[in-house]
Amino acid sequence: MQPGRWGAGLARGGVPSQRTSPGPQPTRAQAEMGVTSVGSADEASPLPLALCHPLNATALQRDLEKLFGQHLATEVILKALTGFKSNRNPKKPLTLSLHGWAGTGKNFVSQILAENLHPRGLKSNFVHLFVSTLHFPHEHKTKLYQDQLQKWIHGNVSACASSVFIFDEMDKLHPGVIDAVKPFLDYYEQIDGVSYRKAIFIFLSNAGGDLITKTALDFWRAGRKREDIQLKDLEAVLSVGVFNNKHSGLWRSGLIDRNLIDYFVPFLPLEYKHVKMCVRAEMRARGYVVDEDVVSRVAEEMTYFPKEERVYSDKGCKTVQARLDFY
Ligand SMILES: Nc1ncnc2c1ncn2[C@@H]1O[C@H](COP(=O)(O)OP(=O)(O)OP(=O)(O)O)[C@@H](O)[C@H]1O
Repeated sequence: MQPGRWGAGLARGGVPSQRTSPGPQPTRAQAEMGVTSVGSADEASPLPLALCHPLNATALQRDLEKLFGQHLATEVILKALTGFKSNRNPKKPLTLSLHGWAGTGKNFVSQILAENLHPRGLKSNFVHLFVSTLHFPHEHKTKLYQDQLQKWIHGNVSACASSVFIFDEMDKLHPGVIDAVKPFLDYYEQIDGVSYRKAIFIFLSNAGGDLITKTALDFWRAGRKREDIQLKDLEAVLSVGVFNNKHSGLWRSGLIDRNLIDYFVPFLPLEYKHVKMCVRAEMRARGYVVDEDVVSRVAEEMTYFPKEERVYSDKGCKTVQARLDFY
C-alpha cells in the first residue's frame, strides 16, 4: 500500500484548503463526492455531511467476495461498516483493529473499504494512510508525532467528517504514539468545535497473528471446519493478547482499556487452496487465461507451516504476484 499525504498536509498546517475556500464551483472534495455544481456555500462551514459519500452495502459485499478464506473478517467488516454508515447519529467514530499474519489480506481489505467509502480510495483526500516505520520511525520523537497526529486528524475531520485514517504496521509503532488519537475515538459530541463521530479509524497489525494461528490450528487438528471458528473464539483473546504485548502498538493502551476499539478483526492464516485462489485472481486481473498447472506450481513454491503438517502459507498470498512473473 502506498503511504498517504502526511507530510504535504502538515506543511499546509494540517488543515486542508477546502474548509476555507468553498465557492460556487464545486471544491475538489465535493467533485470527488460526485457533486457537479453547488450553490453559494457558507464560507465558514465545513463540507456538509450530506455530501459525504453514501455506502453501497451490496457493492461492498461484492467486493469483499474477493477476499479469500476470511469468513470472520468479511462478516465483521460488512456488518460494522453498514451498521455505522446507516446510523445518522453515531455516538463515536468507528474503530476497527485488523490482526493477522503477513499476506492474509489486511491491506487488501483496507483498500476495498477505502474505495467503498470514498470513490478515489487510497488516493482520496479523505483517506489517510500512516505507516509506522515511515511516518513515526523515531522513539524519541513520540511527543512530536502525537502533536502532529492530533493536528492532522483535527484538520482533516474539520474538512470531511467521514475521513478515514488507516494505521499500518501498528506492531512497529512505538508505545504511546497511538494514544494521541484516544480523545478522537471517545464518545465526545465535539472537541474544539469538531465532531469526530463520523470518522473511521482502522489499525492493521501482525500482533496477535500467533494467537489466531493457534486457534485455527487447534480447529484443524481437531478435524473441525475453518468456517466454524467464530468471532467469540478470538476477539477476547486478541484484545487481551495485544494489550499485554509490548510490541503491538497497543501495549497497555487506553484505546483498549477504555473499550474504544469497536471490533478486533482476526485474519486467519491462508491455506494452500486459498493461495491457489489468489493465483487465479491475479491471472484474471492480468487478463491471462487461468492455467491450472501454473496455479499449482506457484502455490507449491510457497512455504507452509507448521513444519510437519504444512497447513498455512508463511507469507499468505503476499508473494504470489511476484512469483507469477516467472511464468
Ligand atoms: N485473503 C486474501 N484474499 C485475496 N487476496 C489476498 C488475500 N490476502 C492477500 N491477498 C493478496 O496478497 C496481496 C498482499 O496482501 P496484503 O498486503 O493485504 O497482506 P497484509 O495482511 O496486509 O500483510 P502485512 O501484514 O505483511 O502487511 C494483496 O494485495 C492481495 O492481492
